[in-house]
Amino acid sequence: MSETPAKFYISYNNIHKLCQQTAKTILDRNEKPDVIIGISGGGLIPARIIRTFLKKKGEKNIPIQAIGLSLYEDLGLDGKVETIGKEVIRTQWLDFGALDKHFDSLIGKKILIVDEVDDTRTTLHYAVSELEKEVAEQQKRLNRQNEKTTFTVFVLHNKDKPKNAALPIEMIESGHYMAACTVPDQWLCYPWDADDIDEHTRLAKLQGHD
Ligand SMILES: O=P(O)(O)OC[C@H]1O[C@H](OP(=O)(O)OP(=O)(O)O)[C@H](O)[C@@H]1O
Repeated sequence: MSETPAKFYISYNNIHKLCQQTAKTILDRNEKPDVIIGISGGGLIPARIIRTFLKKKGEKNIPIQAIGLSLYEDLGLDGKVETIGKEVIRTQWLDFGALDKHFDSLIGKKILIVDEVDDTRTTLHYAVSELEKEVAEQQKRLNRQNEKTTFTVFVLHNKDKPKNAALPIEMIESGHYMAACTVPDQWLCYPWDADDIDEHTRLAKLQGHD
């Protein structure tokens, strides 16, 4: 009989502080992003919180864009072998329509991609590779290859486990992959899923994640 996996409770306070700490590291490196891209749904709350701490007094808010990515179980047949994997479905993508004129693309920008958890890395791999591909195509089309675009990934939690997909090696080596916490491969309980937020917060405090 398999054991019930241990649950790891995380409070809103804890999330707030993780965003604040990460923002400080980003600002200390002088790498304030030009745009934040939250991966919907779990990336939206940390994206909004970190924006507060990335904003300097008197400056404009950093725009937040949302992209919708969902994982679904693919139970298809690959040749004759049955495969069980996870596929990413794109439900929403960037829209610069209502932004300033200079925000016509991501070319030359510092971009912060935010999600709550890096589990198998499938979603982040998809987001980074699709965004990089899009920028490269636009640069070619507009003849703007000399502009440097920087992608940084921020997650609250990285599960310490073998990943199904990779992020660019230079992103990891240059410190542009930022996980506020690396945690064991446990069941992470985020506060937005709690039926009883008081009990949830109590458990998070007991575990020291408050
Ligand atoms: O590292 P991975 O294995 O790709 O898993 C991480 C993704 O899984 C969750 O998304 P989900 O599709 O469950 O939707 P949600 O964000 O709307 O909860 C989470 O928000 C991440 O985006």
